[in-house]
Amino acid sequence: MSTTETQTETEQHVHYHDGGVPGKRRILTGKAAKPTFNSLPRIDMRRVFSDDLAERKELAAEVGAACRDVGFFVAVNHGVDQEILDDTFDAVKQYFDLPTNIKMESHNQKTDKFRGYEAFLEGKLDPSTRGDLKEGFLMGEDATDPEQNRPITPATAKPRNQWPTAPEAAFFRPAIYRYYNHMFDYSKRLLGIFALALDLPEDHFDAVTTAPMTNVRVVHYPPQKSDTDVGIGAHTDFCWFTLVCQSQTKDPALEVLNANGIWVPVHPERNTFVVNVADFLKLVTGGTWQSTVHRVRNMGGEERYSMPFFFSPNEDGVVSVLPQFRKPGQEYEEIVVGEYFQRRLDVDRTTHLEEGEGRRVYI
Ligand SMILES: O=C(O)CCC(=O)C(=O)O
Ligand SMILES: [Fe+2]
Repeated sequence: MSTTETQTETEQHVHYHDGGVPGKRRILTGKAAKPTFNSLPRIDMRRVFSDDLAERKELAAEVGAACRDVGFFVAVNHGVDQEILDDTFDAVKQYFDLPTNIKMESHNQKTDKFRGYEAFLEGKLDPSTRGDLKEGFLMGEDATDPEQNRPITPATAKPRNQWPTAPEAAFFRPAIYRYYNHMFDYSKRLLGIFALALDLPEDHFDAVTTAPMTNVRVVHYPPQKSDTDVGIGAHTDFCWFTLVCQSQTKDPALEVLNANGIWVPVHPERNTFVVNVADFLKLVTGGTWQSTVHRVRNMGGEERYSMPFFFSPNEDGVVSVLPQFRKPGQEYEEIVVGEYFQRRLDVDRTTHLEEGEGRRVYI
């Protein structure tokens, strides 16, 4: 191989947003390629429910290896009833089929937590595109929603979620809450497995997750006509970890970036979740666990739906690099979870919204 060829290979880059900051990675092929993943590990989650600590530790070892080497894994036999997932997907499709004016009543730009409906092309994670070819709806922790069964503290707490009020949309809120509450409980179990994977007591993260920040975002990706479009631009997630349920399209649309700058497709598989490490878990492990860049391109000609569940510690929780990942003599910042989250949310609001039309501009 000539020098010129080698230079051409290493000069190509893929671009993405990591921690809200634009980044790029060299595409490495041939001799320059590093050992990395070319598919996602599949992990049998039945042991989450085992009464035997040794079995939960065995599962944790597999989870820990996946978090370190890939940052993603496919959770099979996860134990959440498929009927609940199917029913939620049905409700999500029905919601996105509603007239735009009903969806826009709860437009996310009306709230500072970005909750509610996000219209097509309003998200723009990749500045080289015309925007994300998706519409979505975001809800999350909100003490004033009785479905969450939380004490309203302080008593003056303001609502965070927005729900459509039109009678045609009445089915949506209970359907999303059914899903949210199952995913919430499941995430709490998973948190114990993550703790074991880090050689910590299983309840290590319990104190900092008594009222966790949590979100469900349901998303509709129409089929892309152009290869230059993107469903969601390349990014990392800014929570602790994410669980994604995706609809059963023939072709994969979710893609995960490996160390060689190659996009690895994630084939939809019924009855599984895609689990990924996000920025907080990367942070507390001093970068030992990877918050891996991913994106969605829906090129297969079918409508696609997904339902990520994002889990983070308490809003007023303080986190830092865990002792076993600290290097002697180095200082480590303590991070207030809610402040970091809001900063990242503000970056996420950086859209192409234009001044005028009564809309605010976020830069
Ligand atoms: O739709 C998907 O499969 C993933 C969506 C995603 O990455 C996100 O919402 O952060
Ligand atoms: Fe994501």
